Amino acid sequence: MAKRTTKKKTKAKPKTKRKPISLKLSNQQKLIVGSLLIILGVLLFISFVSFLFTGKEDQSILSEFPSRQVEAKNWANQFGAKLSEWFITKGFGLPSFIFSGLLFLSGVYVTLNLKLSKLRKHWIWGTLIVIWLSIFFGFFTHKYDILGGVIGYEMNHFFQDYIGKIGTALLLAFGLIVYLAIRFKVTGDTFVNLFKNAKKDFKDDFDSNESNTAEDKVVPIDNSLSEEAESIKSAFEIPLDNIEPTISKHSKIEKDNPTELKVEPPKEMEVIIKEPEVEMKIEVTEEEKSETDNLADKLVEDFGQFDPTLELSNFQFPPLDLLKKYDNEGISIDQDELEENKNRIVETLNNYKIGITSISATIGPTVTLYEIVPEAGIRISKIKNLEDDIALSLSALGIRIIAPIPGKGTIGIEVPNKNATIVSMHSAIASKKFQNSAMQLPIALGKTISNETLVVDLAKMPHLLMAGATGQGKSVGLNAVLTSLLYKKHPAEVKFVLVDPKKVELTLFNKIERHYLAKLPDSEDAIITDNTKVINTLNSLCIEMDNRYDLLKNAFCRNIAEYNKKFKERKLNPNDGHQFLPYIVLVVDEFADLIMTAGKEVETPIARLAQLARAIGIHLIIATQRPSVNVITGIIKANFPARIAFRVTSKIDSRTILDGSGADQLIGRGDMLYTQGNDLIRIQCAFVDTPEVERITEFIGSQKAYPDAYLLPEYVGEEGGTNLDIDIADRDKLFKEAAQIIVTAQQGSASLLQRKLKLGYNRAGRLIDQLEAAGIVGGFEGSKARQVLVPDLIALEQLLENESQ
Ligand SMILES: Nc1ncnc2c1ncn2[C@@H]1O[C@H](COP(=O)(O)OP(=O)(O)OP(=O)(O)O)[C@@H](O)[C@H]1O
Repeated sequence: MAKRTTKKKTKAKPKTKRKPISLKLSNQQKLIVGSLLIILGVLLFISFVSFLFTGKEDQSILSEFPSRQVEAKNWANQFGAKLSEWFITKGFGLPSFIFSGLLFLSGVYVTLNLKLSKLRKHWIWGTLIVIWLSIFFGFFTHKYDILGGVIGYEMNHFFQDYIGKIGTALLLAFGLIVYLAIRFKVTGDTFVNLFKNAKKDFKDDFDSNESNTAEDKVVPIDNSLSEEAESIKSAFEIPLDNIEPTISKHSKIEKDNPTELKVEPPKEMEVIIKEPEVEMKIEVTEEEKSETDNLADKLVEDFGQFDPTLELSNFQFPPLDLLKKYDNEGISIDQDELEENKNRIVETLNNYKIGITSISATIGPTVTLYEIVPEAGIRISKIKNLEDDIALSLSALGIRIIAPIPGKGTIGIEVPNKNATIVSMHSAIASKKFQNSAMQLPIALGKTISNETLVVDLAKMPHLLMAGATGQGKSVGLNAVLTSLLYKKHPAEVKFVLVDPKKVELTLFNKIERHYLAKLPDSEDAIITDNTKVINTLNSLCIEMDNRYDLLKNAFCRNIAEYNKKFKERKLNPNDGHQFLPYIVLVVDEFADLIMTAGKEVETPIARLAQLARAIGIHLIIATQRPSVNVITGIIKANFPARIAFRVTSKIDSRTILDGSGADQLIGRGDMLYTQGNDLIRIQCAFVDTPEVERITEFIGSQKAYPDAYLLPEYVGEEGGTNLDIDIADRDKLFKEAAQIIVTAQQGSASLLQRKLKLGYNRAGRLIDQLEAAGIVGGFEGSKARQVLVPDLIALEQLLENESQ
């Protein structure tokens, strides 16, 4: 057992990811390669320049290369003479100078770490220019010479043989046009404007010349407005003679029909303001990008965006046919049933002197909603009070009256259908709403009363509380939530922490441990069934939360979505600990059990996570059978605005979950009420059976997985140990209270303390150790309770007093 001393939190080491082999150069290597290129460029340039003067002299000795006895006149000796011969004489002629420039430029680009894609462009265009110039020069020469080189001369001949001299000249002109159009975006308009400007300049020059020569000429002031100004002026002028008939027309309408107020602005009064056509130039200056942004852009350009799914790039999402289709899925309308229910509702209300003006029905999968509009003057509370009477007259369970339906102004009466239909998970997952949803964590909950699939975003909830009596559909609901996420999210994007004190409900998910589950580093099973481990896991999640907040803070992001986006755009350096963060969904199947055994030790981290974890992508789903106030405490309720209530047995339970009644009137088998803080929506939960879940987990489990489950940070908790705390100052605050309980009961057991003081196992164990050190209880005796060494409370009081002296 780990040594119990001081509380110690260990931060998770950022996981080291294996780096892909890269051909990228380090900065030092770049400097070396870059400077070599620059030197080569300079050397080539010197050789070429020198060749212009010494080329002829070196001609005779070219054949003797490479001999050490021979000395060339070229400033770069044999090397320069030979290279110049290749490039200029036998190559492209004088345009070859461009190559020396390109080499030099390449060196600069590599050394300064500039965008290589731009350099590539320079090389392509540079080479094209060299070829064009070489042919161009070749056009004018009639022998091999250094103007166009052998290539220029030969290519000219080649073209002239086929298309003649004129054809070659036109081809060169065409090449030039293509270059100008692509490189400098020159268009036909450019030439027209060029021509116009030239004409205007010429005219201006001519006019100013004229006015300068006639200095004494008086310039007349032009009183007449320009054409444009005239049109604006006339637009503002309202023709007065048009207004009178309009007014009289309106007064006539008022006389004829005083209630009808139809205001229509007279057409004649429309004022059209014409904006003078002024050409506005808006200069858009590009915002200076930071250095990291530039680097990120470059990385994205070179390698594309970071893909978190790359490690399991062949992962296949489970196909739809793993889910079962049901025969009785479609809604069948039983006209007789509808008519019968309608008549009974109208009759019952009539018996209580409640008249209605209209009634309509919406048939859902489990219940039908009858919407009634009562006659004027009828009190809504009167109808609400008749809930039981209507249920009696319809002889049906699960009638719920919604008075009034929010936003509709009608009163709703929900009556269960005689034959409920199953909403299959298949239909929910296959629905367009789910398939096309762009939510972060989409969940297909089931179908509403109007038969629409309800898809909600867990990331927006941001936590979910699920309650309902046993056998009403909680486990199915949890499976529906998990299945939805499995159908939509890649293993790299979401991880589950599953807590299953019942030990049977979530075991199927073991198969996807290395794909989707998260666990503590030292634990064997990813699914947590042991309550002591839950405490460690929750605390570990709190550490993960703190770590994530640090990462977000350093990345200047407000939430996980922003952070992951930045990471994908390679704006965050993995060497600084940054990594792609998957969403973490914590599912606790039986929360009541946990609170009963571990009390505050569970409630505190849960409340902390619920309050703070939404922004960093940790979401909680908590299910409980016992929705009593000591399980769903105020602090938990306050942080779980999204709630699902399956059928419960009492109004009080319903109130605990939903802050109102309703859950007690449900009919079970997946019939549920969902709220995200405001309205209650009645939903038939999508049904997913155990064999379906098994098929899905098997399908995923059989695919290539990560080497291990997602590891949560290590948490060294307050383990119960064997070392005794001798120091009185280090004693637990509840020490005295615990001693009194033990002495009163004369039973030295940790579980007694757990029950009486509502403590977790660890703390109770530690208290027992302290009691042992103080001589109040005896030593550890295996499965038997420890012996209590103090006979009564008076003796205890004395013992404690003596101790403190
Ligand atoms: N959405 C649903 N549609 C149809 N039938 C359902 C639905 N949900 C549950 N049922 C039926 O109710 C039974 C009990 O459901 P479930 O096991 O989910 O209950 P539970 O609330 O988890 O119970 P417990 O708390 O005892 O585990 C299921 O076996 C199934 O027959």
